[in-house]
Amino acid sequence: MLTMKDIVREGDPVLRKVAEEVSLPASDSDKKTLQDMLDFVINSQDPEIAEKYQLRPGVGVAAPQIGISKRMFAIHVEDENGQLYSMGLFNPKVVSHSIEETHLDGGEGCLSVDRDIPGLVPRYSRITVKGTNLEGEEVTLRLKGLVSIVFQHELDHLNGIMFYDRIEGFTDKLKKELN
Ligand SMILES: O=CN(O)C[C@@H](CC1CCCC1)C(=O)N1NCCC[C@H]1C(=O)Nc1ccccn1
Ligand code: NI
Repeated sequence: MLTMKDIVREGDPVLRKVAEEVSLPASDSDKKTLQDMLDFVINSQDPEIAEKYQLRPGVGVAAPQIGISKRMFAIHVEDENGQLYSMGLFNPKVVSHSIEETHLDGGEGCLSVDRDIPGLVPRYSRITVKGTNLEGEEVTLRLKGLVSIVFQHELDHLNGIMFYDRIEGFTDKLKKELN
């Protein structure tokens, strides 16, 4: 099973690479890896297992975070309406998104970042995502709210983007207003 020792921390170049597409149909090895990632996220939210194995609770994890530069991630999150999204996805991509933006009020964190970084992270309010799930089916998901934010955070990991890259510093905002 995956534990925190398998989680790569910021500074490791793998977190800044653009991950490679997974060749489909997925190999048994890639399927096992993605299943292990989904199990890790689910375990991290179970108080007993998280306590026993010292897991930091997470709602998602992307393959680069375990040192694998492949385009796949797992999420396990209940959205505002109590809808549970629990899946692994190969080669996810945003096919359309709203102009409107949103953010998590408390900002974001990351299992690969062992420090608190203040600031709001702008995300699209709504996105339509296509990908291939662990059963090998191509899925199209129309997402909004928390689960949409989670997907965008994970998708960024596949492109070497960290959440704090998107925090607009006050000076940037000031510069924009002055120009
Ligand atoms: O790439 C994947 N990661 O780095 C794990 C991250 C992914 C989330 C960060 C913001 C959107 C996706 C993660 O889950 N966390 N980050 C560290 C702190 C704890 C935890 C978290 O934000 N939990 C949470 C958030 C909202 C509602 C419920 N729980
Ligand atoms: Ni992260």
